[in-house]
Amino acid sequence: MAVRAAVAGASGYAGGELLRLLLGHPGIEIGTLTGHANAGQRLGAVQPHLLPLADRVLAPTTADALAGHDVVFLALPHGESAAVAERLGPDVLVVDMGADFRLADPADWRRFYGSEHAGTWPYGLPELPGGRAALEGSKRIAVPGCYPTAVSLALFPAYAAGLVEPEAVIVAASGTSGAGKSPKPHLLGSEVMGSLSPYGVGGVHRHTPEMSQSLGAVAGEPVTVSFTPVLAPMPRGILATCSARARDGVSAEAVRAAYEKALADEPFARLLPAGQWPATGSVYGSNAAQIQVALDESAGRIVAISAIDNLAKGTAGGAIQSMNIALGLPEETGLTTAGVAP
Ligand SMILES: NC(=O)C1=CN([C@@H]2O[C@H](COP(=O)(O)OP(=O)(O)OC[C@H]3O[C@@H](n4cnc5c(N)ncnc54)[C@H](OP(=O)(O)O)[C@@H]3O)[C@@H](O)[C@H]2O)C=CC1
Ligand SMILES: CC(=O)N[C@@H](CCC(=O)OP(=O)(O)O)C(=O)O
Repeated sequence: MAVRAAVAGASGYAGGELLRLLLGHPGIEIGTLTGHANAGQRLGAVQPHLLPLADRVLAPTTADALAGHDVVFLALPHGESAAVAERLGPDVLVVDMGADFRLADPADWRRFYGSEHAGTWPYGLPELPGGRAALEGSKRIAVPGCYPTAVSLALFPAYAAGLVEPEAVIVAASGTSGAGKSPKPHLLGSEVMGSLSPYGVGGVHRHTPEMSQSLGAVAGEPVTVSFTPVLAPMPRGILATCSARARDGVSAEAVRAAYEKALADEPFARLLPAGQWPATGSVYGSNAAQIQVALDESAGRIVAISAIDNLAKGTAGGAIQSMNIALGLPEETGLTTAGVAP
């Protein structure tokens, strides 16, 4: 019997990508769709690329509208998920694509989000050590942020093998859809086109504690992260360049072997053949994370680079992958590593 899924925030970028992927998922029947300012509109008016659902009408985002489903996806702004989630019963699988339940430390939440912490749910990054076990049978999933997905996948093999010191320097470029659909002056076409610009510089981006949390759990000790995001003139994609100081005596062969071991059986996190480097154009629309690593011997640092589609593996695809595990479905159901190119 099909699993009935509702999507809150169906008028947004993350909700729209989720629906595109759910339409290709053989085990899912798409139920209620909700919006906020767009409630009452036809989905086709705000997501014209989702033709199979064009005549669905967006309901207001309330727990009552979302009741009666097996799975509820929340693709809402930060801080909006908790009030809805607490009114959905314990038997409903709730998958939050926002940040509300990702962080374990309430102090981190207050510092970076400036409000009261709602709680902590199992983290939806199955590739991390113990990641799948945490999701199996779970009724609550916190889908990671898009940058933390790219960064954690690039660096966890190095920390799992004890190859690097507990500090990482990360510069990651993102496409503009990462910022959502609502209008923002710095996202005007005339500001973004033909220009790369950093933002959230100096340790203030809210994804920094999430990266430290994931890498620290793998390393078994706190990991300091210096993270600089960069806005790139493209609609989708993240390219994360991550480096960490290599421990004494670490060789290029040991680095390669650690990454091959950690990623050997991963359906979506793929280590590229030596010499080939990830590119956002190669993962457009796909659930793949492409990863490559090198040892910079003169600087004494490991450099790991990953590319993901922020809307696919970075949120909607990652959400479906974790949902599949929680429901006991084959993990790859409805997902693909085939991208759209050129
Ligand atoms: N974009 C990305 O790459 C990623 C996004 N995410 C997360 O997914 C969530 C949605 O992001 P995204 O789709 O990009 O954002 P959008 O701005 O594109 O969409 C936001 C959605 O939330 C609805 N909404 C807006 N305000 C409220 C409110 N006060 N109460 C209830 N619903 C509201 C909007 O409805 P309406 O338009 O009808 O007003 C819309 O459906 C966020 O938490 C984001 O952090 C996570 C990883 C990656
Ligand atoms: C380009 C851009 O602005 N990106 C967003 C990341 C959005 C995202 O994935 O993260 P959350 O789910 O935590 O919102 C940002 O830097 O805030």
